[in-house]
Amino acid sequence: MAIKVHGSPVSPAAKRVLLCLAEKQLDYEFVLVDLATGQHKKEPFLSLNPFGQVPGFEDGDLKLFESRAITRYIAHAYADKGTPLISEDPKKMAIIGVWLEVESQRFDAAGQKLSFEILVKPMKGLTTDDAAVEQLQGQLAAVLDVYEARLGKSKYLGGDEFSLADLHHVPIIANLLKTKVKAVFDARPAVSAWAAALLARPAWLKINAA
Ligand SMILES: N[C@@H](CCC(=O)N[C@@H](CS)C(=O)NCC(=O)O)C(=O)O
Repeated sequence: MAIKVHGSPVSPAAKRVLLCLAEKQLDYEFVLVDLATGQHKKEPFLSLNPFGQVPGFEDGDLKLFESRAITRYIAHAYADKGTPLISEDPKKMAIIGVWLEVESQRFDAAGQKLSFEILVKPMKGLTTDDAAVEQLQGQLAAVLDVYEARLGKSKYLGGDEFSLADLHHVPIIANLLKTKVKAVFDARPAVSAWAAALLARPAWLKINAA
């Protein structure tokens, strides 16, 4: 099989790549990287990602890391397969590009840290920093206020079609909706409906059933 994803089933970044492959209806091999034993900090994984973080990705002789760079590659290389996640129209693609940046620079900046504080730390036996959670919830709420206005005008962030910009949010939204941060989403009707639609996508249900 040409495509290999090296990751952990608990990693939101790895799930971002798996979701993209599922949307594209592509077959792949999942290579488990055991984070508990630090496999990601040793060879051979470090040859795939010298920063020692999952996911790593291979498509034939192409080796990549950084989940968002991987999904962009998949969306371009397999543009004719499954769900179209990008647009050939330069203006439409520019708008999708804006929301791709917003996700990584603003949404993830708060969302990923919140997910770590509230979900990951307790699993590792570490203490959640309540002051940090409070501050991050405020930061996320300000981002979601902008999303609420945007989603009042278009069905998805990048336009009226689901795109890579929406897809990149899914794993962190899934984590946050299992926590008290769900209230921040519930307070915003358009955001809440958008998040529910993302989590109901057959591709997301498929990778979570696997
Ligand atoms: N920006 C990276 C983030 C990757 C990342 O944070 N991976 C986490 C799991 S979601 C990881 O490997 N954590 C273990 C560590 O950093 O030691 C991406 O999107 O691929």
